[in-house]
Amino acid sequence: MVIAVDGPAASGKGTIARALARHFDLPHMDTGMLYRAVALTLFRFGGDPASAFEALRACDGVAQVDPTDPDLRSEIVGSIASRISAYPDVRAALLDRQRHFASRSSGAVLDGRDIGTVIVPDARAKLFVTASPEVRAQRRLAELVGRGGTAHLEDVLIDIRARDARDSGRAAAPLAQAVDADLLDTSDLSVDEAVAAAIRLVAQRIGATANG
Ligand SMILES: Nc1ncnc2c1ncn2[C@@H]1O[C@H](COP(=O)(O)OP(=O)(O)OP(=O)(O)O)[C@@H](O)[C@H]1O
Ligand SMILES: Nc1ccn([C@@H]2O[C@H](COP(=O)(O)O)[C@@H](O)[C@H]2O)c(=O)n1
Repeated sequence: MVIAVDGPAASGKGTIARALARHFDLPHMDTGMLYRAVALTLFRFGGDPASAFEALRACDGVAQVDPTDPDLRSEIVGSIASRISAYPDVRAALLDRQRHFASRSSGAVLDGRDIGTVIVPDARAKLFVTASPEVRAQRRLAELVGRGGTAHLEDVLIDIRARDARDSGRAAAPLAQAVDADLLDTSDLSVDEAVAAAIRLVAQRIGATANG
């Protein structure tokens, strides 16, 4: 069974995907980390995010990136990731890794932007997790402050809106709700409420009870 979880930045899709993986005992892949690994590689060799050729070359470095490297979660790397993810060649270079993970006999949970639309269009259950830009900016700010950083809410909101526009507006695999995905707006939900709602929606799709 594959569960696809898509949504915009800081909507809570990763939190939900990890909780679903625990609940249904499935392995989880955060596909944003692949794009972040390309971005970090590019950044470290001084490559130009405006060059599709250099971004494609950076894809060769993904396997060498330590998945626990804190720089992967930095704002600059997230912003470069959102730029280089628009290149069709970069997306193609990362496709097999994601499909291979999704094809595990155990099943899998993947979260990203195009899981339900492109990577696993026949996923058994699909969620499109969203929240208002203002709520997402608040969450991202709290995350940044929690890591010891500083930022202004207005700047974080500008970045969130720019990321939304790039992710939704690109020609290659844009961020979009799959026609057969369930919409989950977490704007007014706590983490526990959002996770419980996600488990209920997936359980309905797969014909199981939400208790397991
Ligand atoms: N329902 C919620 N209520 C309050 N905070 C939440 C909620 N869901 C997630 N968060 C918090 O918001 C932040 C972003 O959540 P998360 O990383 O799950 O989002 P994401 O959509 O996966 O982000 P990204 O696109 O950057 O990978 C985290 O600090 C998380 O703990
Ligand atoms: N399936 C995906 C996942 C991510 N991206 C791009 O990567 C950027 C960083 O992702 P996070 O989820 O870690 O914030 C994101 O802004 C997307 O541009 C993608 O295109 N497809």
